[in-house]
Amino acid sequence: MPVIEVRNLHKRYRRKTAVEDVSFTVEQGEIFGILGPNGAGKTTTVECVEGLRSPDGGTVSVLGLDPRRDVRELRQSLGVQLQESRLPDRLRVAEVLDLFAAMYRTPADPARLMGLLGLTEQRNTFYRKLSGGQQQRVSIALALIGSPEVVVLDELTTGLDPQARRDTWDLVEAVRAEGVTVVLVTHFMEEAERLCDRIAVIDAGRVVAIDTPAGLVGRVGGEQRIRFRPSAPVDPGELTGLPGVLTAERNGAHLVVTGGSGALQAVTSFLARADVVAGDLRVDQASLDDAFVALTGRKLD
Ligand SMILES: Nc1ncnc2c1ncn2[C@@H]1O[C@H](COP(=O)(O)OP(=O)(O)OP(=O)(O)O)[C@@H](O)[C@H]1O
Repeated sequence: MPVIEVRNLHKRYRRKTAVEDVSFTVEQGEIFGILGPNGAGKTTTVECVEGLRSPDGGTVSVLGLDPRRDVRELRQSLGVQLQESRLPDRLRVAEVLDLFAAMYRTPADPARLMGLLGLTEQRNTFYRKLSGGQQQRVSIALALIGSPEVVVLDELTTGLDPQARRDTWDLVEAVRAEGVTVVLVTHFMEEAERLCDRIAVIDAGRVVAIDTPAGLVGRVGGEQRIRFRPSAPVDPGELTGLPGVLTAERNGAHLVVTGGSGALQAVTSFLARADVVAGDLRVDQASLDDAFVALTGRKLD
C-alpha cells in the first residue's frame, strides 16, 4: 500500500485555482520530489497532505489516515518542516528539541538527532545565534523529533549557500537511510535530480509528469548536444545521416549536433575520416532542465 495517495486533488482560493486535479502516490522508503516553479501549487498540495488545508475536491490518504479527519493521529507519524520556522530566539538548540519531543508519544532521542544532523556542537547555542544552515538543520530535526514514518520537507535549501545546500542534501539521504519516507518540495532542478527517486513535475496546478529523474530526462529527444568549430567546412546534412544523430545545424562558426549516446562516436569518426579537427568541442548531456522545458514549454527559473 502506498504511504501517500493523492487522487484528483482540487483546491481554490476564492477565484484562484491553486491545485487542479493533482494525483500521485508515494511509496514507502522513497524520496519523492514535487518540482515546479513558484506558484505552481506545490505548497498547497502538501498542505492538504499534512491536513493543514481542506481540499475542495479529491481524496488524500496518508498512512491510511484522512489528514483532515485524523489530523491528531497523523501528527504522530508525519513530520513537517515548515517553509519558515519561527522559533523562540532565547531557547538553546537542545532545549528546542526537548520542548518539541515532549509533544510526541514516541519521540526520537534528541542527542542522537543532533548527532545525525551535525548539531551536537551547537547543543547549547541560542537558536538566534545559529547560521542559516544550522537553523535549517534544527527545522529538519524538529520534523524528525516525533520519529515519523514520513517527513515533508518544503523548500528545504532556499536561502542557503551552495555548500550548506550540499550538506543539507547529505542529511536528507541520511534521513532516508533511517527508513523515513521523504516528500521533498523544491523548485531547484539540481536538488530534485540529485536526491529524488521519483519526481512529480507540477505546473499551474497540474501534474505534467511523474517519473524518475532519468526517466524524465529520457523523455527529451536528444540525449546529447555536441558543439564544435570545424577546422574545415562540413555540411550539416552529412552529419544528420550518421547513426544516432538527430539534428545538425550551423551556428556561426560552430556546428551543433544533437543525438543519442552513439552520436559523439559517429561524429568524431566522421570528422577523423574527413581530416577535420573539432575545435572548442563541448558535449552536454540533456538534463532535467531540458526535460522541464520540454514538458512545460518554459524554463523553471
Ligand atoms: N492563502 C492563499 N490565498 C490566495 N491565494 C493563494 C493562497 N496561497 C497560495 N495562493 C495562490 O495559489 C497558487 C499556488 O500557490 P502555492 O503556494 O501552492 O504554490 P507553490 O508552488 O508552493 O509556490 P511557492 O514555491 O511560491 O510557495 C499561487 O498562485 C498562489 O498565489
